[in-house]
Formats: sequence, C-alpha cells, structure tokens
Amino acid sequence: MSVVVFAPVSSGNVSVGFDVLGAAFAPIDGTLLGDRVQVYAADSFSIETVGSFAHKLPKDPRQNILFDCYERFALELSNYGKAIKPLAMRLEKNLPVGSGLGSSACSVVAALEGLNVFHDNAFDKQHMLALMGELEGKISGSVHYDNVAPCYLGGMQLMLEEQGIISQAIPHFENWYWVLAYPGINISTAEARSILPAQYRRQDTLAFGRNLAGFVHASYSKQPAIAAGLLKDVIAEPYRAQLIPGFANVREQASQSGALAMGISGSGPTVFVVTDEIEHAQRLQQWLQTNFIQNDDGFCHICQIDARGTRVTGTQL
Ligand SMILES: Nc1ncnc2c1ncn2[C@@H]1O[C@H](COP(=O)(O)OP(=O)(O)O)[C@@H](O)[C@H]1O
Ligand SMILES: N[C@@H](CCOP(=O)(O)O)C(=O)O
Repeated sequence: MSVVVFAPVSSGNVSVGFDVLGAAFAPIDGTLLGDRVQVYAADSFSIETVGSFAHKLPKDPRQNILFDCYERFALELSNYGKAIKPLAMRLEKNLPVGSGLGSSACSVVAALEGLNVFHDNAFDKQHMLALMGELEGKISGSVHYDNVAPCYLGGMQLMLEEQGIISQAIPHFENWYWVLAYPGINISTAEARSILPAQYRRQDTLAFGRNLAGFVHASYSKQPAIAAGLLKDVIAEPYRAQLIPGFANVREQASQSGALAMGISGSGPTVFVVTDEIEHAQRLQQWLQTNFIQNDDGFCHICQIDARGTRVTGTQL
C-alpha cells in the first residue's frame, strides 16, 4: 500500500490577523506549489527527501519534522489502543525553508495527513488539526494554526479555538489575485517572532481589533474595497519590514500602481500584493521578478485562494 498527499503553500497573518488568519494559495498557471509526502509499506522506517529545496533541509533524517510527525502519530495511535503499521516516508520538498510560505507547516500537514490516510483515517479533521498545530509549534517556538489550518482545510481560515473548533473558513473574494514573491533569502520564523514586543500600546490593540473585525465583516458583506483597505498590519510589519531588503520599494510600487493591498506573507521574507486585474498582476509579477528577487532560489507566482487544501494525489511520487 502507498499514498501520496499534496499540501499547498499558505500565508499566515494576511496582514490583518496575526496568528489568527491564514490562507492557502494555488498559482493560476496550474503549478502545484507545495510539498508532497508519500507514505508506503516498508519493513523498516526511513525518511527520504527529494525536490528542489530538499538540499536546504537538515542532513540527519531525525532532524526532519517528518520524524517528529511519525513519532507523534504513533503515540496518538497507541493512546487509542492502535498500533502504527510498518511504513516509510518520502518527502518532496518544494517550498523553501524560512520563507514565510508555511514551509514547515506544509511538510507537517502532508506528513500527518499521509499517515492518517495510510491508517484508514483513524482521526477526524479537528483531531488532526490539533496534532498539526502541536508539531508546527515545536518547530516555530509557539503553537499557531494560521499556516496549518488553511494548508490542511483550504480557503481563508479564521482561528476560533472555541468549543473544540480550532478554525473555520470565512468567504474570500474570488476575483482577487495574490502575487506572491519569495526573494530567495531566509528568515527564521522563531527569530522573527522573538523580535516582536511582548506588549502593545492600547491604540495598536484597538486598531488590530477594528481592522480584523472590519475585514471579516467586509468579507461576509461582499465589500472588497473596504476589505482591501483594512488589510493593515499593526502587530508584526512595523518590526519585521526591516528584515526584508526592498520591502519599502515593493510597498511604493504596489501603491503607485494602484494595488488593492500589500503585506508580508507569514514572517517573511515573502511579500504579497493584491489586485483584481490579471494584467496588473502580470505587471507586478514582472516588476517583482526584476526588482525584488535576489537570487536563483527566488520565485514569483500569481495565485488565487486554494479552496481545496490538502488532498491525496495518487500512490507514487
Ligand atoms: N520538512 C521540513 N520542512 C521545513 N523545515 C524543516 C523540515 N524539517 C525540519 N525543518 C527545520 O525547521 C525549521 C523551519 O524554519 P521556519 O523558519 O519555521 O520555516 P518556515 O517559516 O518556512 O516554516 C528549519 O530550521 C528547518 O531546517
Ligand atoms: N503567524 C506566524 C506565521 C509564520 O508563518 P511562516 O510561514 O513564516 O512560518 C508569524 O507571523 O510568526
């Protein structure tokens, strides 16, 4: 038996919802941007890594987050009186590490969903999401679901963490294009979290509440201009923008060209620019490729929200 699971790229925060809002994305050209994990029957456990960013992962397979996923899933099965089957795992690492694109979350989600499918869906989605958050927290320093939830469930996800519900989807604007540009350098999520203040001024917390509530309201009431206007980050961007070379230039270009919004994807260095015109998205993509991307590792995709989330794509990588 063998199963391959694909998990899509995701953006935490979406400017307005630090740690509580996130979205999954799919490039409009059909590129499958995300990690794939194969779980297959084998006499002894092993982890193999392939893919364009496999060389950026720790050399020791036990340092790969897949190993923690395997151990944690085995423990969870045993907590419910079940045993893990003999298996091995193969990771196709397509997302750069430390990119702000939910790279570690993507591997966690693909691995745990692969293990769950391999065990005939032993656990339901909320149970799996809790495990995914725990594993992501292990790597980034604290539990936050804004990558694992959209990556797993798809769409624009709002974290609720209330009455056993971790996250639910909110409506998104189907005609928005999100131009995602990864410059090719890395920023550690744990470090980008450590530079944030422990406390915020009252005016910032009021702005945060108003922006997030207003964005969610405008998404439900189908007011795209108001929603876009409220996509502002008073929590992380003021501190993290300085870590991203060229961030101010992208902001200037986005504003001058009439983009709806612009911000940091996750903890950066990836940035996103939003527009509702495909020609504008294409011009932004060209500009970002020329002016923001720093090396051959970088890339820029015109994306829309991926409503499907993580899915089984076959049996062989
Ligand atoms: N499968 C994996 N995918 C991504 N990162 C991994 C994986 N396994 C281990 N790691 C390690 O986890 C850390 C992830 O860093 P982080 O800044 O959280 O990345 P990201 O923000 O892209 O998720 C890195 O130190 C990386 O070497
Ligand atoms: N809410 C988190 C999101 C981190 O996303 P990543 O893709 O950079 O891991 C944060 O902003 O710290």
